[in-house]
Amino acid sequence: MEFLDIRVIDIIDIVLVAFLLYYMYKLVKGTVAINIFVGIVILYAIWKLTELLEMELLSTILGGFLGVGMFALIVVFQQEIRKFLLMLGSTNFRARRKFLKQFRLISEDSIAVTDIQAILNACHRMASNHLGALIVFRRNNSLDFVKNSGDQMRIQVNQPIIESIFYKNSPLHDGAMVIEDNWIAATRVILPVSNEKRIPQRFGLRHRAAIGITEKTDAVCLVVSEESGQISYIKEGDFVLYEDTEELAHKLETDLSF
Ligand SMILES: Nc1ncnc2c1ncn2[C@@H]1O[C@H](COP(=O)(O)OP(=O)(O)OP(=O)(O)O)[C@@H](O)[C@H]1O
Repeated sequence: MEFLDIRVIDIIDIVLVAFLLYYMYKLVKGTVAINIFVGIVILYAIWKLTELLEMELLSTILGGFLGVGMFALIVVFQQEIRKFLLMLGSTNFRARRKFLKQFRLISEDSIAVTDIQAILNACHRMASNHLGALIVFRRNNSLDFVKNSGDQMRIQVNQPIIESIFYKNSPLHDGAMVIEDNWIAATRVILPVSNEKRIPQRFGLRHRAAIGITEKTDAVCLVVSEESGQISYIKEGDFVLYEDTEELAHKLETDLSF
């Protein structure tokens, strides 16, 4: 039977579609786009069913709608498509750099391991003094599009420098700090603010900006609240819960080392 004649390439085809659907679902999960995504999947399933049952009229109408709908989808999912392409284009950036380092094509110190302890010590000191701070850690995706809004620099991460940057009267304290590998790469950076309705009212713009950048890129953020002195860890547009400093350090280490 021709129907059961499955080739290896068919299996690869199915696996790739499954991956594509999974990543699309991951991108839209938690946003309003998930409802649109589910709606489209249902519509597509009905269309295929009408085709199978040879319901000519309905399948022509649905087929035509889904055809034109492609353009509407590009507009509706503009943010998600952008994020997906960004993810695709910069995946395994670190792995590629490590690979190049082996052949000494890029310098050793340019991918030094982030001094997480120094950053967390600075955060704890700032938290106990009720000094607000917002630190963004670059992972795979480039943060150049936000770095341009602030002052670009290249200072090796160290505790007193981080504290003095976020010190209230410092000219650099406003906005976010971007950290790449073990370098403070920018300060006074303005981040995209999240419009997510689920964020509790008590969190203001600093937290919304951290959520915003982690929604749009794979960066992770540490936020020190000026008001409560609480340190929040934010990843993929959400607060990551942790028990104590060791657990936070471990999570950061894991997230920055892939
Ligand atoms: N879009 C943004 N990008 C980067 N930093 C921002 C942005 N918006 C606000 N901030 C920073 O957050 C500070 C204001 O924080 P706000 O009090 O609104 O936030 P919050 O989440 O309530 O934090 P806190 O608990 O520290 O008060 C600003 O002074 C600025 O430094």
